[in-house]
Amino acid sequence: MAETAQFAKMNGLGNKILVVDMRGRKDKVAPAAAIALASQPETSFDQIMAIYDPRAEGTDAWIDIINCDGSLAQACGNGTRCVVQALAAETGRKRFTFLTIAGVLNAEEHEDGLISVDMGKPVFEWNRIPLSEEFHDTSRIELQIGPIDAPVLHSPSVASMGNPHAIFWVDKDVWDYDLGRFGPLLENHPMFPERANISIAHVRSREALDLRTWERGAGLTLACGSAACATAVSAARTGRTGRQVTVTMPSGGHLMIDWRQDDHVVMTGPAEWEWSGLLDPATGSYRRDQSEAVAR
Ligand SMILES: N[C@@H](CCC[C@H](N)C(=O)O)C(=O)O
Repeated sequence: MAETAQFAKMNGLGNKILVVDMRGRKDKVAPAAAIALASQPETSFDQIMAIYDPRAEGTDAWIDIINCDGSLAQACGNGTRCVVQALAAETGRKRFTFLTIAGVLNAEEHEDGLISVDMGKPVFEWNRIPLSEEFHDTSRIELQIGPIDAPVLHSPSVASMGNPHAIFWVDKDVWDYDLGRFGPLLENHPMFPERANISIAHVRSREALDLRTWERGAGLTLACGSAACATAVSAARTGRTGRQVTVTMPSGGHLMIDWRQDDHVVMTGPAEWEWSGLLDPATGSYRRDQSEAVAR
């Protein structure tokens, strides 16, 4: 194996994450390595969070977010919590500032182990999400799927949390919809020139909603943090909920989302370490640590 990088298999509410430590190195995690890791049951992931040396003063690290299809993403809420947990375990520190292609992320691990990430301000302008058609009101755009006179899903809210999201509001249980079938069609719909993460949301109360997401570049996942943020702000914006909501994920886990008065969206939830190992970032070949307690 060529010079190896430490990595940890983690999850954020079931969202499968590989945190790869690329600090102190000049090379990058190659798309081919990501695809090789994604194709093996033990290392299959939704996102890789590749941590590099900081590129700006006042930040702790640069993070690249890589979907399991090899594409780069601008945001990953669940993965960011996993990075915080890994770095907090390594350093004993509680607060971190990261830079990604979408900008700065501030995050904090609390005494109870839950982790909050300031996911920044949501974007609602059609051309910044981006959409391919002009919409003055992005809280409800014209888009539907299914028979023209009886659409299965229609009129989503759209928003960007750095990455593009469309949220379809449904009255029934979110599990009543074949998201595995409609997700890829909507992800690649001409309305979304950079593709989009597609969610189905059911509002249970002013403070609670259920969410399922078909993730751009990753497919059906057990949780999506940025989708929870985009859905929470869209729910509040359309008067469905208040600005603080608990979002229940397909895994059954919960995220607390607070759309603060300063317009920043703060997501709070857990992160879980599973096991660690060493990998070759060029090819994706890897081996698990024998002593996981030491690796932790
Ligand atoms: N799982 C993530 C979202 C990851 C990125 C997404 N698939 C995209 O391409 O935008 C999360 O927790 O936010």
